[in-house]
Order: sequence, then C-alpha cells, then structure tokens
Amino acid sequence: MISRILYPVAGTLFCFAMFHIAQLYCELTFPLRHVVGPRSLSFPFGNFKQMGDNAQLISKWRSEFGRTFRFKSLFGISELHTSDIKAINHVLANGTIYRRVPFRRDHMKRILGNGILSVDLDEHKRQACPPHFYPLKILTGYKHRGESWQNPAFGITQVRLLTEIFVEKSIQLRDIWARQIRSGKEHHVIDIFPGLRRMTLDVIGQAGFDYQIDSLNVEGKPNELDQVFTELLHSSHAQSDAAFRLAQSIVPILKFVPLPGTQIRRRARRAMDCIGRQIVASSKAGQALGGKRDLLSVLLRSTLSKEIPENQRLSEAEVVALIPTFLFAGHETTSSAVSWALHALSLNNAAQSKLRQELLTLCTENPTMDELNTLPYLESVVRETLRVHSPFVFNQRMAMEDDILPLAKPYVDRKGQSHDNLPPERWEHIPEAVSEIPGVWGNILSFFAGPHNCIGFRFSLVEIKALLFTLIRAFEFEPAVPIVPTSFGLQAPMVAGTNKGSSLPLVLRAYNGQG
Ligand code: HEM
Repeated sequence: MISRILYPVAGTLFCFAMFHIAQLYCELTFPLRHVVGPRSLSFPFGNFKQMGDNAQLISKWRSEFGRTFRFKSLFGISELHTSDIKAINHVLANGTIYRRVPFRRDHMKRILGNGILSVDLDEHKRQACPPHFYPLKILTGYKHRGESWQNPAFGITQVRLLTEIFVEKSIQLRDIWARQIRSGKEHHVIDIFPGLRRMTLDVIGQAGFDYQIDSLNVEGKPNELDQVFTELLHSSHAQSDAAFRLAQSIVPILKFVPLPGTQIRRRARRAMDCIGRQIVASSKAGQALGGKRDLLSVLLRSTLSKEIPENQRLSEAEVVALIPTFLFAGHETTSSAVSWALHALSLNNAAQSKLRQELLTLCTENPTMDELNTLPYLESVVRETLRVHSPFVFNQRMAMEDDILPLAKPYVDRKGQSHDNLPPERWEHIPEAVSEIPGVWGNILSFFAGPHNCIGFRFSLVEIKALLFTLIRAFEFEPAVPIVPTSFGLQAPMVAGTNKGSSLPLVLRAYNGQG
C-alpha cells in the first residue's frame, strides 16, 4: 500500500528535480547567458505574461538594457531581442541560418494551413533549384544570377488595376459612417475599427479572388468570416487563447488537451476552407482566367507561364492553399495601419488639416493609383504611421547553427537624446543613415525584408492611401478615449484600462469645408 503511494510521489519529485537540473544546465551553458535583460517572473510564463499585459514593456526594457537584451518566453525559452541595425542586416542576409521559428510556423499552420506564412525555405525549395534561390518569390518575381522574372500578381501594374476597388470600398465605408452621423447628432462617436476591418476584408475578397464577401453591407448583417476573425484576434480572450495555442505548438502533447482557443481555431479554419472551396468552384465554373484582374486569377495564369521552368512553377494546389493566408495577411494588417493613422491624426489637428488640404487639391472622388501617389504629405503620413505603429512590431528568427551576431555601436544623437516619435515631416528630408535599414519599402521594417518580406506591400500602401484619401476628405476626427495597442502579434488598438478586445472609438464630424 505504502509503495503504491510512495513510488508515484518519488517518481514525480525525481522528474521535477531532473527538470530543474536540466534547466540549470541549459542556463549555465547557454551562449547568451551574459546578455542582460529583465528577470523572469515564473517558470511557465517567463516574461511572456508581463509583455502581454503591457505593449510598452519592450520600449521600457530597451531604454533600461539597450538595443540588445535577453528575455524569457513561455516555458523558460530564452529569446534575444535586438533592434541593432547591423545585427538585423546580418540576420536577413543569412536566411539559411536564421529561419522562421519552428513552433511559430506550427502555430500559423494550425490556423492558416500550409500557406506561405507557415513554411520555411526547405519545404519550398524544389529539387532543381539552385542554392539560395527562393521559389516562393515566384509570387512576386525573382532575380537570380542574371535571370529575372516579374510576376504580374503583386506588381505596380496590377495594383493600378485594383485601385478602383480600394476607392469604391472606401466610399462605401464613408457613406455608412456619414449615415450614422446624420442619424440625429451633429457629431458621433464611432468605433471605427470594425468598419475598417470589414472594408479591408471585402477588398481582399474582391481584389484577391474576385469574390464578394460583402461584410460591409448596408443592413449591417453579420458575416461569418468577419465574426471568426474578430473572435480569433480581437475579442477580450484573443490574447490568452493565442498564448494557449502557442503553448500547444511548443509542447505538442498539449494539442490533445482541449485548451481555450481550440474551438475558435477550428471554426476559423472551417470558415476559411469553406470560402476557399467556393472561390475555387467559382473560378472553375467555366469563366476563363484571361481578362480577370484579381490576384488569384493572375497567379493561376502565371502557373501556366512559359517564362518559368515547369519544375519551378507553383502548382494549382499551391496557389489555392494561399487563400487563407491572403485572407488573413491581406486585411488585418491594412485595417490596423489605417486605424492607427486615424488615431494619430485625431491627436494631431495640424497634421490632419494639412493632409486634408492636400487631399482636397484633387478634384475627384475616384483617384487613380498614380494620382494618389502624387500627394507627398499623404505619403509622409503613411510612412510615419507604418514606422511608429507598425502592425507587426517584431519578427522572430531562430539561429539553426552557431553564429556570431555583429552589433553596430549604439546610436545616440548629438545632444545625447534618442527620438522615438518625430512628426511625418521627417520624411520630407530623409537622412542618409536610414538607408542602412534593410526594409523592402521606405527604409522601415514594417513590411520586413529578406526572403520572407511582405509580398502585398504595394497592394496595401495604395489601399491605405485610398482609405485616408476618402475618409479624411469627408470627416474630422477627434479622440474619444485614451487608446493603447494590444500586445502580441498583430498590434490593434484597444481602449486603455479595459479588457474588452480591440476597438477604436473616435469622434467623427462631417467636414464642412471650413478650416
Ligand atoms: C500594412 C499592411 C501590411 C503589413 C505591415 C505587412 C507586414 C508583413 C510582414 C512583417 C511580413 C513578414 C512576416 C514574416 O516574416 O514572418 C509579411 C509577409 C507577408 N505578407 Fe504582408 N503586410 C501587410 C499587408 C499585406 C497584404 C495587403 C498582403 C496581401 C494582399 C500581404 C501578404 C503577405 C504575404 C503573403 C506574406 C508572406 C511572404 C513570405 O513569406 O514570403 N501583406 N507581411
């Protein structure tokens, strides 16, 4: 009898002791053990929970410990944080050493399937590929040893064609808000976040797949896809659910435990797969691909391109597997960026008026991409928004082999101060030093760089401009309540001091042509 109790207790204590010894060993032999950083608060959570509770913590640690420091993630995993440009350049230039973190990829894969956000180089390297050649860049085009090929799907010509959709949907959103304002009051507090998300969801449906999602309908009918994305990413429990799902990807045995966040992940997958099937069915329903302007049709057409060798083309199945990724990456990011732009402008009346005056110089409601791109202050506002409020504030890579990470000297300006929040005017005279920032666009890392850079950046920039063009001409925006960013993954706005999920209430007034 005693042994039936004693053995399991002794076994448990033994495992516990072994675990701590193993942890201590790892800590003492860890190559980055001398790097400074915050104290870990507990074993299972490390600093993870603190970071989840306070999106400003990383900035605080940066001023306390410098640009490069170490913190503990879930289950005591040590992570090195660096914003050192030399180190970032090194990581991006060595894409075969620094890869997407396997448990993060698994996390994405469980939500989006086998799309491009959840895979790494090896899985996409085709046998016939030369070394360091990234076939996924077939989506955007590639340059390799003198050969180059531009995929029309994400190029400027394609985005020019899609601009009509961006503007049309921006006007639809403007009219919905205008009706709400007219419903009795002079001004109106509107939570602008859900409307912007529905607008960008409809855009990716139409511009991405020639599919009418119609979540921005006049009757305000709920849309299944919008609802699952809201619950998955923006509900009051979205962040803790995401932490549970991440824990399952780190410790796979936890996948057998129905932790919170499991149900909504399954619903999201079902909703995206269902739309994916409908899109494929409608694109196969006898309609010729020729002449269609949506991204999927252009990509499907390019699978037949004679310009790329047959063994390097994306198959039809691979293109179709991109649908959930495009649905996610193509709408949540852009809507967050525009929300932050409107939030920042609501706090800066002078910048808002200056922008409006510039937008009103175009005598049309339906600007083309080229017209939007002639507006320099609009460009500056977009750059500054994406710099200060990037929808993704950090990106993770894991070194797959030992390597030395070079660091630049910490940069401090001549007065010994560091500046974090300069106005958009900075973009009128871009300092030469920013050319060292390796971003794919605009000397910022918001769209990242290297082999996994954002392929939708041109698409998104023109969509952001179309939205700002339409909304700033129609309304004056003022702050309604203090706003803070949510912390993990996608940075969405949230009312400070509440835990009710993402939202952005702003005071809207119809612009009456004065001021
Ligand atoms: C403000 C808007 C956007 C931001 C800030 C943004 C940011 C990013 C970032 C940081 C990455 C790199 C992710 C990683 O390394 O793991 C990425 C990848 C990606 N983005 Fe975007 N994105 C935006 C809009 C879009 C749009 C509109 C689309 C599609 C229409 C899109 C499609 C993608 C895809 C497919 C990838 C994966 C690329 C690869 O792995 O090679 N994004 N994006």
